[in-house]
Amino acid sequence: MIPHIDAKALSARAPEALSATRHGAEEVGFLTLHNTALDAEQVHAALDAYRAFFKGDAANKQAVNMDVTGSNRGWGGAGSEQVDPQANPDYKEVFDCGVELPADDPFARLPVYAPNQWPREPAGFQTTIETYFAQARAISLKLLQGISAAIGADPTFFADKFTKPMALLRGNYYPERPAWAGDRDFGIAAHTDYGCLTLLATDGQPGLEVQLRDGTWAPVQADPGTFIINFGEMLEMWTGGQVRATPHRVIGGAQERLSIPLFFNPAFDTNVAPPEAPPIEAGEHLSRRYMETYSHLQDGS
Ligand SMILES: O=C(O)CCC(=O)C(=O)O
Ligand SMILES: [Fe+2]
Repeated sequence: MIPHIDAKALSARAPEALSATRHGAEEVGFLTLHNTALDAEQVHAALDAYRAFFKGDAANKQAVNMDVTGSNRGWGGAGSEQVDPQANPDYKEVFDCGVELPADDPFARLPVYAPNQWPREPAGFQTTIETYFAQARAISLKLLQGISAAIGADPTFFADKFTKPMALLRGNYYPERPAWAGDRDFGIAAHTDYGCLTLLATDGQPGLEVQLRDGTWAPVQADPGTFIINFGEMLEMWTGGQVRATPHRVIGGAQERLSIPLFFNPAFDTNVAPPEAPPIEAGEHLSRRYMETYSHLQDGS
């Protein structure tokens, strides 16, 4: 049901990989991907670093709390994000980092390129996460080019749109579902991602559910080394609806769970409007969605 893609076969434009990718992008809005440049060991290293941070000292997390900044870099505690206005704020914790630009870049002061906040502990956290982030961005760009080829678009189209990507790497920590949690409480409530493509690694624990076209929810699970791919609102707009942004959620259960999404988004000034439509700036869309969902960026909060 959710197509499983061999990344190297897609890069080689193998016909089966192209048709499975097309089905995943146009019909399901989800894929799984293996045989990438990031192996299981590298994913485990990133998971271990995030786990040590989330389960470590509270003051170490508090020192990089994003809620005293005007951006989304650093730690967000439980309740720091509400992705579905019909649900309560999510009970997950997050750690976000992004792409920084040189100080003299005209976009450098925009909040979507804000400086990262790195914690003091665990040792080596910044290096481990930055290494993973760089590789995950390279995989995502290659994949996006493969998707263009799969859906019959120009595979070179994306190349120059991602030189200053508003990419965001997140560690999600879902503790055991709290005893007080009710119908409106989720690890992460139902949402579509805001950007182009999400490259998601998980610790292998189930929990993610994808909404199928008939409205039912289907579980998706992937062990470290296999990635779950989904598409966001920008790519749906950009392709005039050809690629689907599919809702997904995590209710959570008795086991704690970690996941690492890379939200891969183009440069701030990229026009992501559908063909023939008035321009929509990628950065405007992303900033609006951040302001709608991060508690500390909401008006009046
Ligand atoms: O943890 C997961 O499996 C999904 C996380 C997610 O959807 C998100 O962070 O946008
Ligand atoms: Fe998501």
